[in-house]
Amino acid sequence: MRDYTKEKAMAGPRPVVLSGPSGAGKSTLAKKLLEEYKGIFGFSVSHTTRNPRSGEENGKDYHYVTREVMQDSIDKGEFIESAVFSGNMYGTSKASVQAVKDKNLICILDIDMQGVRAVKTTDLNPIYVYIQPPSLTILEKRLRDRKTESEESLQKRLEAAQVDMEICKEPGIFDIIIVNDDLDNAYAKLKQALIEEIEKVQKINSS
Ligand SMILES: Nc1ncnc2c1ncn2[C@@H]1O[C@H](COP(=O)(O)OP(=O)(O)OP(=O)(O)O)[C@@H](O)[C@H]1O
Ligand SMILES: Nc1nc2c(ncn2[C@@H]2O[C@H](COP(=O)(O)O)[C@@H](O)[C@H]2O)c(=O)[nH]1
Repeated sequence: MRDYTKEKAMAGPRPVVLSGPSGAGKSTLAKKLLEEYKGIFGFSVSHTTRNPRSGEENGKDYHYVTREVMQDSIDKGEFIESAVFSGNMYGTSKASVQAVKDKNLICILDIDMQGVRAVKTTDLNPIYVYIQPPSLTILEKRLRDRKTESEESLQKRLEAAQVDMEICKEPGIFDIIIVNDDLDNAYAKLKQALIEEIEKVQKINSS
């Protein structure tokens, strides 16, 4: 007879998908988890064809690649999912997720809604978290203040945000929706949502 409890334990902790509009605060929250819980969480470093922003590091924030390299890797089946967002390609490689899983860490994926839909067709079985901005007006202000986007990119991101904020209402897509108004509150809610997986890894690490 199959021992499902043992199989579940051997499968390691469940990954976490953070999705939500560009500027909602996904990377800010992911960085807080990675900082507070060293040796518990690991980041799935995505590939992208967009240019690095000031302060971003190749291999840490993203693997920055050309369209040709990215398309070739996708064609070879090296990606779990990929999408075009705001005119650039983004994708989660199998190797990026495996690298985190090999260390028995909770794998954080920061991906857009297309990625969420694609991951749902895989056996990754993550916890799906939607990070919601308090309003589109506040989202726009945060994106403008971040000073990373051209006006064209900003408008594309705001358009995508409007669509996302409708889709996230569909029942069953996300396990939890967290409104990122006050950052400390949002972070506390995120930790609460992930406490079971966090404790699982803490227990393994201390045994
Ligand atoms: N609760 C908050 N209150 C005020 N500012 C915030 C809050 N959370 C995040 N920010 C700021 O909003 C901006 C956008 O946040 P962040 O870059 O984390 O968003 P993101 O969802 O990761 O965006 P993208 O999808 O484009 O990578 C950043 O400048 C960040 O410092
Ligand atoms: N489907 C995927 N979406 C991804 C991936 N990595 C990041 N993203 C999403 O792209 C937008 C824009 O990111 P930015 O860094 O250019 O601001 C954001 O919504 C991310 O969540 C990925 O591998 N797959």
